[in-house]
Amino acid sequence: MHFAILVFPGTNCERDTLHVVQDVLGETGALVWHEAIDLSPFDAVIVPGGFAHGDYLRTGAVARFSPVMDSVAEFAANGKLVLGICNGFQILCEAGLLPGALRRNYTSHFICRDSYLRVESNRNPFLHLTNVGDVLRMPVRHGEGCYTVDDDTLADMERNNQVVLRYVNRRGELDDASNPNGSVSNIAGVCNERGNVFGLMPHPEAASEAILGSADGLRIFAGMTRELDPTRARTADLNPTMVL
Ligand SMILES: NC(=O)CC[C@H](N)C(=O)O
Repeated sequence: MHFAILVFPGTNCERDTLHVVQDVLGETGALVWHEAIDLSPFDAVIVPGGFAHGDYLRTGAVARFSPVMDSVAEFAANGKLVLGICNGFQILCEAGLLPGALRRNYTSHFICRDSYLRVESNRNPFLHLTNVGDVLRMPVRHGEGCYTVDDDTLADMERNNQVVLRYVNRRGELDDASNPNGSVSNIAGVCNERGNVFGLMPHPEAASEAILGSADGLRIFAGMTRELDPTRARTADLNPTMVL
């Protein structure tokens, strides 16, 4: 399975993401500059984290106009898998491929810490290797991670299983102290109606190996691989030193 990992001026998580795809998951990937328009060689697209265009105006507000984003929209419209991580999530929201928007954290400070995420829906190609209620640990590091969406859209999203991950405490309980950025309804990750586009603020690529303290993020990447090829990437078959 061949992953495109997009690179905008200011992206900084592309190599970590490529490492997980190639060295941990055993798939292939390529870094794709934002001026590219041909995504036909790829099975899936990852929009990684970083500071595209220096976060000027608003995170992702400039990146959404990059030539590659028309191709990403077409890729998604064809039902192919698109994952947005942190800045990638922001870009996908700005591009209208995911509902809602990311605003400045409620404290106005940049935050960098571990977060606990509860799986709210596994009825999508990204979380189908998890169970509803599972608690995953991954770091957050962002300044504009406060997810916001209007009430009517949120109600539609809830009905349609589009609220995928919520910030919780380590016991899996919802509380305000576990919501690092003030997101509406503790939302950490959402998918589109069809389920083939998924964005989250925490960084699964930074939690995909035991040496990093958590391999929970790998379940998302392995989920994508398994979706496209059921014979691939059984988490149990992955290098045991990589998985907690
Ligand atoms: N780690 C990231 O992708 C950060 C995203 C964005 N630059 C922010 O601060 O919100």
